[in-house]
Amino acid sequence: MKGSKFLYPAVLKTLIVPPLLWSCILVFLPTSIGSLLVLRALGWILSFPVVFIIRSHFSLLVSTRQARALGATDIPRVKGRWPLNLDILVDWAKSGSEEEVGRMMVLLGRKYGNTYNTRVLGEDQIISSDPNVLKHVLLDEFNNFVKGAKFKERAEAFLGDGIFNSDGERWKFHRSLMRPFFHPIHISPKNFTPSISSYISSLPHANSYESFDIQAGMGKLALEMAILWMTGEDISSSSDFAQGSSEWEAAKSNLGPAMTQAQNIVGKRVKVGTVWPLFELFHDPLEKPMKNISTFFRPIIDRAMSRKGLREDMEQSKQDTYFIDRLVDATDDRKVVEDQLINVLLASRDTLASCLTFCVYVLCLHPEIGHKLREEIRSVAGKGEVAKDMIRDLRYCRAYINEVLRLYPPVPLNIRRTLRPSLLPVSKGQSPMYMPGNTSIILAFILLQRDPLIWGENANEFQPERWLGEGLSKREREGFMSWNYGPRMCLGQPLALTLTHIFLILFCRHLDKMEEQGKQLKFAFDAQPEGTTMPSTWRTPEGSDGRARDGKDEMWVVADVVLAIKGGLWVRFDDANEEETMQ
Ligand code: HEM
Repeated sequence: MKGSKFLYPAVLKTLIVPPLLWSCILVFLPTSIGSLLVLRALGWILSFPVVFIIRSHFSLLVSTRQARALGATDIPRVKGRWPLNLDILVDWAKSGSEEEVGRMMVLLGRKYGNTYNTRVLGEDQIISSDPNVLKHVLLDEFNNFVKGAKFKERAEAFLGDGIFNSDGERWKFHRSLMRPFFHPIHISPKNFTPSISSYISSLPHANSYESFDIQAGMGKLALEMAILWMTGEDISSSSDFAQGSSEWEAAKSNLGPAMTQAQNIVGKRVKVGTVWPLFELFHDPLEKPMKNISTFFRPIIDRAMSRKGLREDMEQSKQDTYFIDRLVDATDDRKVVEDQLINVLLASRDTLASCLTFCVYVLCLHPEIGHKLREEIRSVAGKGEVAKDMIRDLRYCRAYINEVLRLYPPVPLNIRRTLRPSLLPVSKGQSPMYMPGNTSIILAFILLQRDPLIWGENANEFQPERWLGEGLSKREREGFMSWNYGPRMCLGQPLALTLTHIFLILFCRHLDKMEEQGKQLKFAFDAQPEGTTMPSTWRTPEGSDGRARDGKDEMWVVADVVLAIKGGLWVRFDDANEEETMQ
């Protein structure tokens, strides 16, 4: 049975051992008491919570003793209102939305410091936004903090044995195979301008007042650009090689939703935990989306396999080499090639879409900063084909993108699991904190990157200038982890940055054209789907209570797997002089 590796031991521990223990106790009870049916039944029922609580207290005791033996302290434990911190679980479940979880993290952080243990239902769950702890996890003790076998098992049917889903030697193999191809020499801006230009020209024209959802548009664009970079296929136009295959055309148009569906299923398994296989006893929810994804990639892999021989001719090899070509050079195993393509698509699509969405969001939120950005783009990259040296000279633009990534990191939280116990660093002069083996830690990049102790009192302000001039201090540099940190840092950074620059250049040129016609890009609050407008009480530092960048945001930012705007980012080209009306 799938998922049995962790499910069977868990069932044994929680459902079989307690009644077994109770049966053993019954043997020693006098027969007169032991034969009482009510007592036997009551003991049987109570055996589950009693064994659970004893086990939980015992593990706590062991952990505290080990900490003392190593001269360390326990990680501060959250004291919930209910036994086993059940209230925290209920609050998380009740909130039903990840932005509430984010707020809870802020509030708990204020009370317990920037590293704490929520320990719900007797299971340690560490959360940290301390830069030293994050560096320790992602760099200093890299080999001890892994993605882990549990994650691998839950994501296997989706990600197979890809870079995202592996640790240790297997991960090293994937990383060294892929790294050369992520080098900037393999990124040519002119390959991507047609897709971006075609998106921009599809936007409503100046006098239509039609609202449109930037977030949805960016999702589609990011998917197109990732496929283009990986395989050379332009999925925005009809393909020559699979024309006539309606099955492939259907798989192509459903690729984005199929990826999202597969990601959600894995996300649900992670949330449900060890018992996830019990929810999938009679059906495999991944079957349909995975069939769609495989149908899409099959002819593309066939084509790469067939040109493999041809590329021995050097001319051909220079012209036609894409990421997929490097993969088929390295292996004849189609499954391995497909796994890698899916992994890179997962890594690139939503993150890039999130980054582009928030770049546009800030243009609407802070028009005065937008003007500065457009001024630089006008003077450095005002017209002509976008080229690499143009991008290199856009210093304010790079600072703008960095500041977007600081305040709105596309991956707001990361997670790792210990193989062995670890001593987490704390400030000088204090004892380290003891983290047991086989325990998860959530790395809260979004809190780290908004922390006033690192970024100063204006941490929540959008200020590209902090990246210019002298640049960041060492403390700030170590407090920026949007690309992850250490050996597992994002491989796609050069590509993502190039694409974001190209997008901003072309988009700002379009904004200039619109301005000539008296139009400005503005939030379309009225178009936001029902229930997704940010509550008006969050518009002040007091009312926001740790949310909405202390009341500076105007859209409801949600931190699911990637950072997004609830209901989409709805905007329109409106009269430049009209005041926006808030909902
Ligand atoms: C703004 C956009 C992006 C951001 C903020 C971002 C951020 C990240 C982060 C935080 C990780 C670490 C994930 C983890 O530890 O589980 C990561 C890994 C990765 N990213 Fe990106 N990413 C972006 C775009 C891209 C793109 C466009 C590609 C590929 C074309 C890409 C390829 C990868 C790969 C292959 C990994 C796995 C690295 C490894 O495990 O060794 N990323 N990225």
